Amino acid sequence: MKLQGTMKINDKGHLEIGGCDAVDLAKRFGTPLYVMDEQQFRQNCRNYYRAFTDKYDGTVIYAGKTLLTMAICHIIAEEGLSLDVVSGGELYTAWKARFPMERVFFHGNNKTRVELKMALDFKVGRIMADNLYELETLNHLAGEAGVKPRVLLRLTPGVEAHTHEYIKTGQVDSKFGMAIETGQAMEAVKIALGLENINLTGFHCHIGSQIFELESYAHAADVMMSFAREVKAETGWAPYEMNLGGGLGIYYALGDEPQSVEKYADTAVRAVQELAEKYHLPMPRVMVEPGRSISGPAGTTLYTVGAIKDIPGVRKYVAVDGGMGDNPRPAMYQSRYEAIIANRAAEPIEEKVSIAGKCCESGDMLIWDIELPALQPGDILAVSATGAYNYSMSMNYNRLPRPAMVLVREGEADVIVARETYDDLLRNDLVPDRLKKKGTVKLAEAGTA
Ligand SMILES: Cc1ncc(COP(=O)(O)O)c(C=O)c1O
Ligand SMILES: N[C@@H](CCCC[NH3+])C(=O)O
Repeated sequence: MKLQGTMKINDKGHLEIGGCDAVDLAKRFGTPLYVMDEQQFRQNCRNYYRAFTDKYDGTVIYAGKTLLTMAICHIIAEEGLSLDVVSGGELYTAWKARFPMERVFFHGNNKTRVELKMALDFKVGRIMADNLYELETLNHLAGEAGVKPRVLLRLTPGVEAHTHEYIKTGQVDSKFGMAIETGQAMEAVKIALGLENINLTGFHCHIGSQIFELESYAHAADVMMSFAREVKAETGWAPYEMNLGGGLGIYYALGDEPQSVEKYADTAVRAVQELAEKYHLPMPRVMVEPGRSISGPAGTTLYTVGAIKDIPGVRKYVAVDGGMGDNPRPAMYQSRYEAIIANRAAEPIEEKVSIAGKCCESGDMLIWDIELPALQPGDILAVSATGAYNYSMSMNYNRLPRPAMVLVREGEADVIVARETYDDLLRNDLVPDRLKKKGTVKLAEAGTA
């Protein structure tokens, strides 16, 4: 496993993250456990701030869908980044954490009226209108509230990024945004410019996620700026904000070759600069919405090894105490991960095994065919690069409680998400009185069921 951020192997041969021994963390907080490396998370934020804001006066908007908790909101706020939220729940989290609302960007392809009202009440910085229906609804709600929100139009540039089918978003055949190619984007601009309660500031596009080819961003910039030129010619108005979305890829496993944030910034911003000059447009403020490349590499999940099933000549399954409930990505996208035995991190490789989760699904596999020292029940397995789209996509399938999350830094570990209890799972369950009167419960009460 590639050691990321502050990870190292200590004198005991244990994995250490943020100065904390992973074996101690597992003992103290239990497993499965999400471990967030605060220093690495902050460093990733700073790399973006330096590359886009310091160098080009651009705006960096952290994509909260990758990982959003109250503590994470505090860190994002401190690091000077803005925040992309995509639901009332994410918006509420930011608000409760007292995140500066003028730095919040509200996304979503089907924001409800309640969510839009909430965004207006909280005075979020920008709303990204995804479709014409939303634009009209927002205009109406803003009129009622007597406000004029700043709005970017989410457009689909028709750029296909080389990534998994389900995480592509820039192509015309997508549920997100308004297509440039079909003329709907131009129609939306004209409508937005005519709406009394909408303050149109610019355009947004997002071509996909886990992208390694920076050329895709230059291509998207080209399509968006060419569109801006057409808009200027037809309406006389030009965008002064250009949001190119997120998507920068990270290292999960051998073969992944992430690009640096500096190169990403240089490619994207210079492309916009050159095109602005070429098309005689004012230079818009460039915005980006990175998520995975900030939170992803900073997270590690610790599991305890349990049952081991060896099928001679076929495969050895090693089961851990988590799986698709805390990390649905391998089951959903065939995502690959690397792992290390945290309590025997310096030992040589001995065998090839497959790491299984504990859900009642054959597809609940975390890693196929990984080479490790011989695993034993009780070993602590650390899976790296689980900071993005793991906790945020976790679920209670099979009524498995969600793991805790600890933030580690310089030898200190603080719980930032408490482990769910069995009672938490029952929190929203209700049993109507008419069922309570029936046999099963009576039997259970009598201790015979
Ligand atoms: C609109 C939008 N912005 C930002 C992101 C964040 O992308 P990533 O986590 O790949 O940087 C996504 C997710 O793909 C997205 O849909
Ligand atoms: N959830 C996806 C990425 C989706 C991107 C959201 N627009 C993943 O885990 O890779």
